[in-house]
Amino acid sequence: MEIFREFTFEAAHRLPNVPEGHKCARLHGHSYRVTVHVSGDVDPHSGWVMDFGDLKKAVEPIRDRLDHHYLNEVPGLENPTSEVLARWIWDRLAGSLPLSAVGVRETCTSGCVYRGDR
Ligand SMILES: Nc1nc2c(c(=O)[nH]1)N=C([C@H](O)[C@H](O)COP(=O)(O)OP(=O)(O)OP(=O)(O)O)CN2
Ligand SMILES: [Zn+2]
Repeated sequence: MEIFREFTFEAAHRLPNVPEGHKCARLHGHSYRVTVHVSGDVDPHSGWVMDFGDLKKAVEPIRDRLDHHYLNEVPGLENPTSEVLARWIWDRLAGSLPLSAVGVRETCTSGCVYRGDR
């Protein structure tokens, strides 16, 4: 079974490695939507994989490091594409959660899903 928790944050970024003239080289911002997925067995007594509240507590420190920040200044996010951000979040949660996926949406229509390096 897989469960997930979504969190949102507002942040500014620019993409330093895009081709000359690309709009994303300019400073701009997004209302990011991130989904953190964990998987495991459903405990027969509790009826859940884990408490959504505990999942929220685990992701809050990550959100605090991103919300209303200029992502390019966050160590590890010097080139803050969705893909880099998804892996950055994964790397910070994988030690404490049975992660199965991290999804990052920059806009309503664009984003990525990272399931770890297989
Ligand atoms: N593979 C990726 N491509 C792009 C990323 C990314 O992280 N990974 N990021 C960007 C920019 O951050 C851009 O702000 C978002 O791109 P896009 O979806 O093109 O943005 P728009 O909302 O402006 O889309 P339109 O449909 O063209 O209006 C770019 N690419
Ligand atoms: Zn962008």
